[in-house]
Amino acid sequence: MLKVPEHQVAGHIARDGKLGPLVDDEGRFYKPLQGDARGENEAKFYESFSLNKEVPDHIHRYFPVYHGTQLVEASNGSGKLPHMVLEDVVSGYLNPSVMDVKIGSRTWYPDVSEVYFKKCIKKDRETTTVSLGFRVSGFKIFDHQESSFWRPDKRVVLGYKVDGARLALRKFVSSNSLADSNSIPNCAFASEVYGGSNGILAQLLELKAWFETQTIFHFNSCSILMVYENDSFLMKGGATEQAPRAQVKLVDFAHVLDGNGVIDHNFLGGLCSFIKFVKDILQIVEERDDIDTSRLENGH
Ligand SMILES: O=P(O)(O)O[C@@H]1[C@@H](OP(=O)(O)O)[C@H](OP(=O)(O)O)[C@H](O)[C@H](OP(=O)(O)O)[C@H]1OP(=O)(O)O
Ligand SMILES: Nc1ncnc2c1ncn2[C@@H]1O[C@H](COP(=O)(O)OP(=O)(O)O)[C@@H](O)[C@H]1O
Repeated sequence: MLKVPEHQVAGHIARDGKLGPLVDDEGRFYKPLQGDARGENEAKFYESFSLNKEVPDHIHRYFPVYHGTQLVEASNGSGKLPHMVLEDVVSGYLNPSVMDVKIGSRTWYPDVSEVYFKKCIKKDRETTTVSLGFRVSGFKIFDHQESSFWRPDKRVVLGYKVDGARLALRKFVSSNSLADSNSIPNCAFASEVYGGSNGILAQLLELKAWFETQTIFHFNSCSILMVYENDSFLMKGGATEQAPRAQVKLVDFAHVLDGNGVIDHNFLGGLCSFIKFVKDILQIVEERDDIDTSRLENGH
């Protein structure tokens, strides 16, 4: 039985009779092929990417596994439609905190229609796409105190300026201050989620190293999805070791083009900018922890 994904944070959502993705109980995510060229383009990308031997295995793991296309009953009641069958990136988590960050300082690309170009450039200027080279598209955080998810409104998220994006990245790894806009995020999970040899930063750096040389694809309007489970960081002992780790996946390939031997400087530049934001948070947390440790050592 297919159902509407519980943890989707951006994009087209299957509600109010609209077409959107569905999930099953076996860890698969069914993304409908949009009626125009986008759906076909994305399915073509997955086909060619999954068979591409030039892409190293350690990079393949940053993309959802592709299981082909399948005709399934669409979410909008219009009968059976082709869907891409993908790995459901969040299926291994109980209460995942999820963030979608669209990478690049532009979402349009050469040869798009005037209408599409205008729509993209308007959104790019209104959000942090132009100023930062990325924009937060949506996120949700599991709130321990309330035992429920906190999720900002889409319009609020798309209205973030530089400080808003920075704050969102801090909130994403905090155990306090979710609904309260006045309190300062404590970044309680920053070291575990963003830091460490398997953390988000290490994964982003691995991706960056590939983007510094790859000229096969241009990832226009593509997103980085970050997922982690904060329950596990609060539970000490054995449970932590088995907990699913923080992970980065790339999603949304509706606008991927051939790289034609040219570096994807739009994606690479945005990724570098995003990495700097994550690094800055880790640095602040490290400095704070150092001060706390020296205070303890000095008996304060
Ligand atoms: O419909 P909208 O205005 O919500 O725009 C969608 C975007 O949502 P946004 O408002 O930027 O968060 C949406 O962005 P996110 O996935 O939410 O980051 C996509 O850009 C989507 O286009 P496509 O499926 O990638 O071709 C966009 O869909 P189209 O309008 O291009 O169909
Ligand atoms: N493979 C996946 N597994 C789990 N969630 C996914 C997957 N792909 C996309 N999502 C969720 O759906 C949202 C929108 O995906 P996206 O591919 O950008 O759709 P759209 O083309 O409608 O913008 C993402 O922000 C994420 O929350």
